[in-house]
Amino acid sequence: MELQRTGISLIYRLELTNQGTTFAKVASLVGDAGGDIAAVDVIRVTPDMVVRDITINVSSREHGRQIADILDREPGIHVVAVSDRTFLVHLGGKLEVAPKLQVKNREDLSRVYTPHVARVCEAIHEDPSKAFQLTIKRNTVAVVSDGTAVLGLGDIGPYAAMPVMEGKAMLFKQFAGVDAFPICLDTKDPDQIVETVKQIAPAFGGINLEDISSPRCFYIEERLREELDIPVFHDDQHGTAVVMLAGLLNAAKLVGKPLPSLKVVVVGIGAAGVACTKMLLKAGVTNILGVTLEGIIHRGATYENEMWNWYKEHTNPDNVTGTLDDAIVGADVFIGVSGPGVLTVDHIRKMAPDPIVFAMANPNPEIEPELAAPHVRVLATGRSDYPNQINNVLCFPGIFKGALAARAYTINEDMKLAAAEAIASSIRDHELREDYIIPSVFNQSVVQRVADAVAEAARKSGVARREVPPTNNF
Ligand SMILES: NC(=O)C1=CN([C@@H]2O[C@H](COP(=O)(O)OP(=O)(O)OC[C@H]3O[C@@H](n4cnc5c(N)ncnc54)[C@H](O)[C@@H]3O)[C@@H](O)[C@H]2O)C=CC1
Ligand SMILES: CC(=O)C(=O)O
Ligand SMILES: [Mg+2]
Repeated sequence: MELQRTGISLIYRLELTNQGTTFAKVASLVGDAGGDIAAVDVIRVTPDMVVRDITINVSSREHGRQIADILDREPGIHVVAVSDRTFLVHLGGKLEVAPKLQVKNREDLSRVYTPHVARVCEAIHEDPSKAFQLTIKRNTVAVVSDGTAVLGLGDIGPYAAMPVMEGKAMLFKQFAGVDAFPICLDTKDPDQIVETVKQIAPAFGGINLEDISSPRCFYIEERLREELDIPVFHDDQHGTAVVMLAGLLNAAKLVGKPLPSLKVVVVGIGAAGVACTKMLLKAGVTNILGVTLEGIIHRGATYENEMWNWYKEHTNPDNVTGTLDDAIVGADVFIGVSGPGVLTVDHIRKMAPDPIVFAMANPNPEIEPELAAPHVRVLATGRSDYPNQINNVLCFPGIFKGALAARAYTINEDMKLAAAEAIASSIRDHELREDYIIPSVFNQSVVQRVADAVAEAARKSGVARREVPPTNNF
């Protein structure tokens, strides 16, 4: 596979004195230092100085600093400031709450607010299910995290988790029209998290749990699923598993190997790894080996992590022991939901012909894509800057859109399988290629296809509280 990657984009504000310091000089210094100039803007011109903003793509923050030093050392150039375009888009947060109608006069005021709002309140008091018709509950999801497993960054806490949760909320709205609100809780106590989510649930039609570390996440989700009558969905488990299965359905088709014939190695048996494994089992894969920091999960061991005791009973049919070095021999598929640097080229060389590698750790995959690409048949990562992005963003907007439309009280296995099949079948057989096994998140038909399939699966499996006519999106 061939790869192209976008780097970090920095804006350098430069003061260039008008004594022979030309833009050509800047361009040549940047080019010699390996930077790639993407845009140039003139900010101000005075008799003895020009202020310009130069946007430069660099390979790392260190590379960006080196370029700043090189420019600043040059007589006639002064680097006033360097700003990271990514930080600029986060300034002041990424969301706002906007009203759906304007209050233009007293009459409007008395309808949206007191006194007339009281009649609406009473109607809901008489029949609480009317909250779905008469409040934001109908179309609003809480994105709830405690900041304990944020991407692959680990336990960075609720404040640092906010940019990711705001991002998820943006994606809900942009891709599915679902309103979502980021809620980062300042507690790690699973029971407190459960109680808090239950207490805020009246405002929401669904709960998307995000980046809560395992095995706590299993308990929290299970209790909330039992105790709430709205869908509770731990995205890192099920969203990831749905998209992984969609990608694998297509990758397996491409290499001509039926799912039940595959040997699959899953590394990182946390939230995502457990859910991916359960989804693979459901899809008919039987030869699955799970690898943790302690090695391959096998029946000879007893684990403190109760989920791993479940895992050992349902995977590893030949009871293989050892490490990834042992597990990977003859594997058809590698699924990484662990961290960077786990997989090497030597590992890939030990895999069966036409290796499929899904290195899904974020922000840095289990192997550098440039290293893996020459040695694999199909490569996917969780990132937006390479082909084949296997990321739960392809799932959670559509799955909640469908569940909310059907007013489903849960998201069950049938709905998840329907979502995976809807994503996979967005790519027709003649379109399948090594670098196109999964549709782009910008493919506008995918979300609606997923939503329709999920609503229909909810209806068929008896968890819908409302009929949804399917949309024709072909
Ligand atoms: N592409 C996607 O859509 C998604 C990717 N992920 C990524 O997957 C990774 C795990 O996420 P979660 O399951 O939510 O976290 P988690 O904290 O629930 O589980 C991670 C597990 O991986 C294990 N691990 C870490 N390094 C390992 C190694 N070298 N070998 C074996 N096991 C190792 C940890 O001990 C832990 O059990 C993160 O990097 C996350 O960004 C998670 C969800 C979605
Ligand atoms: C994509 C995502 O949810 C994660 O990496 O945690
Ligand atoms: Mg996540």
